[in-house]
Amino acid sequence: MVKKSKKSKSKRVTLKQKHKVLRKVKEHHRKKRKEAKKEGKAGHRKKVEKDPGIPNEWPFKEQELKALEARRAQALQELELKKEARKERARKRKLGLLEDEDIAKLASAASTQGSEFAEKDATKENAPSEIAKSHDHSERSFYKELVKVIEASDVILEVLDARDPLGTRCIDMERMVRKADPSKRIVLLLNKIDLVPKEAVEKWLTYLREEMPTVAFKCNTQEQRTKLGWKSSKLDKASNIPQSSDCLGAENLIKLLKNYSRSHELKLAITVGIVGLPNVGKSSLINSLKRSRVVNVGSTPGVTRSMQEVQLDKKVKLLDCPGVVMLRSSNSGVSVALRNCKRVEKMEDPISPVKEILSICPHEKLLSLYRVPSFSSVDEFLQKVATLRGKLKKGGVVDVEAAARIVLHDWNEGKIPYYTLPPKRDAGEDSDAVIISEDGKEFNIDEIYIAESSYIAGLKSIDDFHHIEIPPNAPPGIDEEMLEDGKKPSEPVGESHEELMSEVKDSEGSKTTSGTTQHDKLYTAEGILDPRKRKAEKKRRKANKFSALSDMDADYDFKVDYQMQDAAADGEDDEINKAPADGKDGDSAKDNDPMTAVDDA
Ligand SMILES: Nc1nc2c(ncn2[C@@H]2O[C@H](COP(=O)(O)OP(=O)(O)OP(=O)(O)O)[C@@H](O)[C@H]2O)c(=O)[nH]1
Repeated sequence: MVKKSKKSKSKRVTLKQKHKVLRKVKEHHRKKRKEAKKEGKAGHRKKVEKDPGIPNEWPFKEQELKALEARRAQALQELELKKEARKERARKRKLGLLEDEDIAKLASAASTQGSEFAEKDATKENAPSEIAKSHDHSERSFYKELVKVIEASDVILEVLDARDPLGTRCIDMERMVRKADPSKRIVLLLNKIDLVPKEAVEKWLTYLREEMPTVAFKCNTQEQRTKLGWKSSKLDKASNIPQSSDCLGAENLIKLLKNYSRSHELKLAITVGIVGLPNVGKSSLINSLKRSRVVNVGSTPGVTRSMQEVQLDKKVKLLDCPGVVMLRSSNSGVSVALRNCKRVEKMEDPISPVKEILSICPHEKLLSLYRVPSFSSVDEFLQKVATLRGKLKKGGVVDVEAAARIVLHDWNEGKIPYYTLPPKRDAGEDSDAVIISEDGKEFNIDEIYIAESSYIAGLKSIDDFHHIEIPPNAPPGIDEEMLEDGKKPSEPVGESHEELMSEVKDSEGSKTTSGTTQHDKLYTAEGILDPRKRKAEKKRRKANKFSALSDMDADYDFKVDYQMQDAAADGEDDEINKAPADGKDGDSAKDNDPMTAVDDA
C-alpha cells in the first residue's frame, strides 16, 4: 500500500471514525426533530371547544333530550343485533353451512333497518321469498349435479347407511340410472358398519345381495390430511373395529372396481360415481380410498355442493356428488330429519323428530345417555336436557328447541346408537325391485365376498352392543312434481329428471358420439369441470360490469344531485329547527346520527 504523504490533504478516515460521525449526525437530527415536534404541539395546540349543550332556555329541551335518549338506545340495540348476527354467521361458517351466510345477511339487514329507511323495508318483505328461492335453487342444482354424475359414470356406487340401509336407499335414482343407460352398473355399499352389530350387517348384506352386488365398508374417520389408515381385510376376531378410526374394506372395493375394468378390457380409466343421500359418507369414502383428505367431509348434510373428480389411479376415477335431495313430500318432515337429510340448524320444528325418537327409543337408554331423572312427556324431557346443558334464552327461559337440536345431532352422529334389521320380502313383491343380477360376474363378486367375510366376523356382536333396534324406514323417493313446480321459463334448469338427463346430454353437444370417452363427456358438461371456461366467463362478466359503470359515470351530473340535496336539506332544517338556537344546526345534524349519538354516549 502506498504510504500516506505527510503533506497530503486527503480527508480519508477509518471506517470506525466515519460511522461514529454518521451516528452523531443521526442522533443530532433526531433530537432536533423531537424538539421541533414538541414546540409545534405546544405552540399550535387547538383549544377543544366545550360543547355548550342544549340551552336551558330552549322550550323544547325536554323533548330533544328524550329523543336523543331514544336514538341512543336504538343505536345500541342495532349494534347488539349486528354483533349477534356476526356471531351466528361465524358459528355457521365453522359448521360449513356456507349458504347460511346469505340468510344471516338478509336477517341482519332486515333487523338493522330503522323505520327511516323505507326502501329497506321492501327488502325485509322480500327476504323470506328470496331465502326460499335460493333454497329451492340449491336443491335443483344438487339434483342437476346428480344427473351429471350419473351421465358421466360407468359404475354407480350407491352409499347406504348401515344403520338404516333401506331408509337411505334411493330406488327412484336406481331406476333413473337404468333408464339412462342399461349398461351402467350399480353397486351398493353398506357404509358405517362400525355403528351396528355384526348380525345386522350380515342380515342386510344377505338381503341386499339378492338384488345387487353389495359390499360392506367403514370409512376412515381420522382428522389428519394425509396417510389415512387402512385396516387389512385379513383381520382377526380380536381386533376392536368399532373403536378404530381406520378404514375397513378399501382393498376389497378397489379390487372389485379393477375386476370390472379388467372384465371389460378397458384401456381407459373407469369412472365411478359415488351417490347417496346426504351424510351417508360419500366424501369420506373417497378420502378413505385415496388415503388423504381430498374432499370436504362434515357431519352436517349438504357439505358437497357440486360434482368433484378425484383420480384414484390409472384405472379408476371417482366422482363425488352432492346428496340426493328433492325427496317426495311424503318423506319430508320427521322421517327426512331422522335420516339426516336436513340440516338441524335449518329445521323450523326440531321438536317433532325428537317426539319420534322418544317413541322408538326405550326411555332408560335416554335417561342414562342424557343423565336426566325420569320424564313423562317430550316437553319435560327437553326442558330437563336444556337445563342440564345450559340452554337458556333471555330471562332464564329454558330453550327447548335448542335441546331438541342437541338430541337430533346426537341421533345423526350415532351418539344414540340404533340399528335396523331387513324386513321380510313379500311373496308378490314388485319384480322390478328384485333383480337377481348378472353384474356379479363382471365384478368377480364371489372372490370379494369371501375376502369380506373375514373382517365382518371381527365386528362386535349384538350382545356387546346394547344398541336400540328400530323398524327400517321405507326408501325415500325423488319428487318429480317438485322439479316441475319450480320450473320457470327463464331458468335453464331442466324440468323432470328425464328432461334434466336429456339437457345434460344436449349440453354435451354433438361431440358426444358413441366413440367419445367418459372423460370427454365430463369436460363438455357445461361449467363446473372446465376451470378455463369458468375463468373466461368471470372475466367477461367483470368487463361488462366496468363498461356499465363507466356509462353510468358519463351520464351522471353531480351538480343536479348536489343542488337538489342542498335545497332539500335546507328545507328540512328549516322545518325541524323552527326555533333553533344560534349555531345549533351542526349539533342537531350530529344528534340525528345514531352512531354519533353512541359515540357521544
Ligand atoms: N362412524 C362412522 N362415521 C362415518 C363413516 N363414514 C362417514 N362417517 C361420518 O359421517 C359424516 C358424513 O360424512 P360425509 O363423507 O361428509 O358424508 P357425505 O355423504 O359426503 O355428505 P354430503 O356431502 O352432505 O352429501 C362425517 O361426520 C363422517 O365422519 C363410517 O364409516 N363410520
